[in-house]
Amino acid sequence: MSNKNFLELENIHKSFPLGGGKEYVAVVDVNVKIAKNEIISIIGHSGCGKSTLLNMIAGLDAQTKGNIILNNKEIKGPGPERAVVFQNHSLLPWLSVYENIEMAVKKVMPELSSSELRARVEKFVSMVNLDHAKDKYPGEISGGMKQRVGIARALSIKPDVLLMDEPFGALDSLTRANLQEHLMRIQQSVENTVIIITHDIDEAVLLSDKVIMMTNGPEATIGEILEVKLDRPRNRVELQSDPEYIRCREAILSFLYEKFAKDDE
Ligand SMILES: Nc1ncnc2c1ncn2[C@@H]1O[C@H](COP(=O)(O)OP(=O)(O)OP(=O)(O)O)[C@@H](O)[C@H]1O
Repeated sequence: MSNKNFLELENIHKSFPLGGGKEYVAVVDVNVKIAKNEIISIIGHSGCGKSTLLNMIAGLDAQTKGNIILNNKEIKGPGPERAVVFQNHSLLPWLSVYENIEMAVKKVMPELSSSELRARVEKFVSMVNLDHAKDKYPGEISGGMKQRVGIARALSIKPDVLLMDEPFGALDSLTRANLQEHLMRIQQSVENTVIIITHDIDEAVLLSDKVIMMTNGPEATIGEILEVKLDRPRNRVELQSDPEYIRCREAILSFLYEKFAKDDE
């Protein structure tokens, strides 16, 4: 396997049964090859099948037709090599920040000694700058902090692929910017493949190596794949006047609001 074909989606179709013998054909003919360590965004209007695709890669739902191959193995269900972060963090409220991460590490790496376990949990607590809050409970921290715990927990199990379904969608714009910075910094040190669903054009360009743009459903598919040729680390302020940044933004705007405009949003 070359690193370029680390994750392959081949002829993916997904339909949902609607009762009465009818079905809703959500996505068709999705073909894409994703390289190791790439950051990919999926963008498209509401209902175009973004979460459906992500859930199939996560192994939480099965495609109707086609294959999803990760590192030469077909995906047939969930596995620890893929971690998911959802919009609404799914932390256990009765466990502290530290314990939420510890539980995930214990489950996936039962062979660790207690000192190795502690070192690993502390490393990921620090990675998202939450040392000061490690003994707090989810009810005692802000939404942005909860989402940072969710990211730390996902990364602590050393997934090959981090799947994020609108991870910053519920946050205010300053907190969102702060988390985007965290994600970019962490990804440079952790080096895994990241697939992130977003509705935010600036977020897609800032974070991604490639942006997958979906056509509208039913029978949605990949319309275009945009390559973002911006060096890293990226600085959001400097990017505003960068011709490549402006080109990418315009390409996505034109795709979403001219080629595949949708009036019911
Ligand atoms: N279990 C289901 N049964 C029937 N239809 C479904 C089911 N799950 C999803 N769909 C339909 O499939 C389409 C794609 O849904 P999906 O949630 O993947 O879209 P999305 O692009 O993630 O949307 P949004 O941006 O609003 O979150 C939608 O029309 C949705 O109604």
